[in-house]
Amino acid sequence: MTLYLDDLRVRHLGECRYDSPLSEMLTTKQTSPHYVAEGDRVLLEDTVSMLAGHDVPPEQVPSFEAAGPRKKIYFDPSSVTAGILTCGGLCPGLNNVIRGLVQELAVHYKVKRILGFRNGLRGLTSEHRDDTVELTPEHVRDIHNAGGTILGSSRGNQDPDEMVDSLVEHGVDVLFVIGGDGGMRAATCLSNAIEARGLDIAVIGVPKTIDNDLPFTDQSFGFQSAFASAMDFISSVSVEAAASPNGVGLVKLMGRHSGFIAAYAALAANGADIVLIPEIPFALDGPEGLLAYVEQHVRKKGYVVIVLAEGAGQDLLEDADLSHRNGKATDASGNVKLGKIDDLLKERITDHLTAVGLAPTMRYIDPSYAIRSVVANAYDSVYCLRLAHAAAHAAMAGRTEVAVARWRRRFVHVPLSLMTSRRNQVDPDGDLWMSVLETTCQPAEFGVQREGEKVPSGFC
Ligand SMILES: Nc1ncnc2c1ncn2[C@@H]1O[C@H](COP(=O)(O)OP(=O)(O)OP(=O)(O)O)[C@@H](O)[C@H]1O
Ligand SMILES: O=P(O)(O)OC[C@H]1O[C@](O)(CO)[C@@H](O)[C@@H]1O
Ligand SMILES: [Mg+2]
Repeated sequence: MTLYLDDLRVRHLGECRYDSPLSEMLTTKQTSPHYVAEGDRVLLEDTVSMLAGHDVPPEQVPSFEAAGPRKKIYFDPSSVTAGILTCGGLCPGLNNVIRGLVQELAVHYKVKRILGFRNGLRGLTSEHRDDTVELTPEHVRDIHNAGGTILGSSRGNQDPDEMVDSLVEHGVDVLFVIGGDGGMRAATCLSNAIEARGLDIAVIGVPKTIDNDLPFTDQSFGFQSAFASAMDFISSVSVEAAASPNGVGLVKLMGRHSGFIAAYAALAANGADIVLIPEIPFALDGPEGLLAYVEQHVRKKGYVVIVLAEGAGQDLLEDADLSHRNGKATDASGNVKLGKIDDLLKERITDHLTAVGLAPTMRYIDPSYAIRSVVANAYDSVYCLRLAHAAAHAAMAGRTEVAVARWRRRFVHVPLSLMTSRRNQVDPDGDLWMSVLETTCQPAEFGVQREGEKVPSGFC
């Protein structure tokens, strides 16, 4: 995907005419390794060869608008009503972002009112629109000490016009949507409906997902806390497998289309022998297949530890015509419900090892919800707070249809259209996967890789 500077420009509601309450703090600021001045921009790409590939002057090279406070802002803070909602699956740090937004908007911008909409987009439907929470610094003081979200979350599409009616009814000027890829699509949809009605409401996305599958962000918040939690389950299963005759330790982790949690948790635990992710198809049978490799491992080492991302090997379920395990159904938001690859693996590994005289002891853990309901760790807590600050500044400066993200360690504004333009996936040719192969010593492929299934390398 070739991107040009114009693809990275963000929408403004209008001219910034009000002095920011933070303007004094900004008078002497200029770009440094630790700060990007408001007129400066952050490069999309970061290697000499990539930059050399653009035959344009430096100011035309693709770059993001820097996030952060502006000297002049669009909204008069004393008349602003802000709205906040969280949608999609849980993710560590949701409460931290809510808390950061409320503190920044209330304490520094001194906005008129902050409303929390309950249970995701459902909170904007006519049926639920009056069930709001008044958010004050006092109300959110301790919420970062708990996992989940004090606002609740949900899946399921809602009518955009009905949702805009709710914003109008509550006099919302700036709306913060904390969500994953679906949430960013919903925010885009809301922005479009707002624009079509000529309304002056800013919509800012704060990207979240434990899957880390959103593009144009170094890592999404909560991801680190989630994989740290997953690491403990890999360690447990390794201890169990090692202590059992022909032990097979199997941990299934979340990750619908992207295997980041599996890859990072396996690296962190540093005890996995095999990591299986959606991005890299594998064969079960044959001399190069997974089963032969598992057997070889059990024979040599006495046990094997496998980390499995839930979205891995979905094609095997289809090939085996296991339609009862691959319902092809979708959830309320339209996300495909995955087949149970863990069941297939348990069955096939047990059958294979038994047939070769190595009847296994299967030790299986599925910690799915346990890893995403944890409290944000120290790193994510800081990250969430800084994203919240960036989001508050973007909204007050009248940016809209934009997400705040950390890109190459700088905080930037990413147009929502880009956030939903592709999926961040583990690149089989990238250095993350290379580290996994170096650590596990597993082969690059189990069986022959099918043509056309290799994910294209990209920006992430
Ligand atoms: N194309 C779309 N247009 C409007 N709304 C959408 C769209 N896609 C998703 N949504 C809505 O956005 C909300 C969040 O989507 P979803 O349930 O897929 O979770 P998510 O934000 O992707 O988070 P995660 O993947 O981390 O669980 C849901 O209410 C969903 O209906
Ligand atoms: O909350 P639900 O609907 O069970 O969704 C689970 C899915 O949500 C995620 O945690 C985030 O999208 C996925 O990893 C997982 O497949
Ligand atoms: Mg999603």
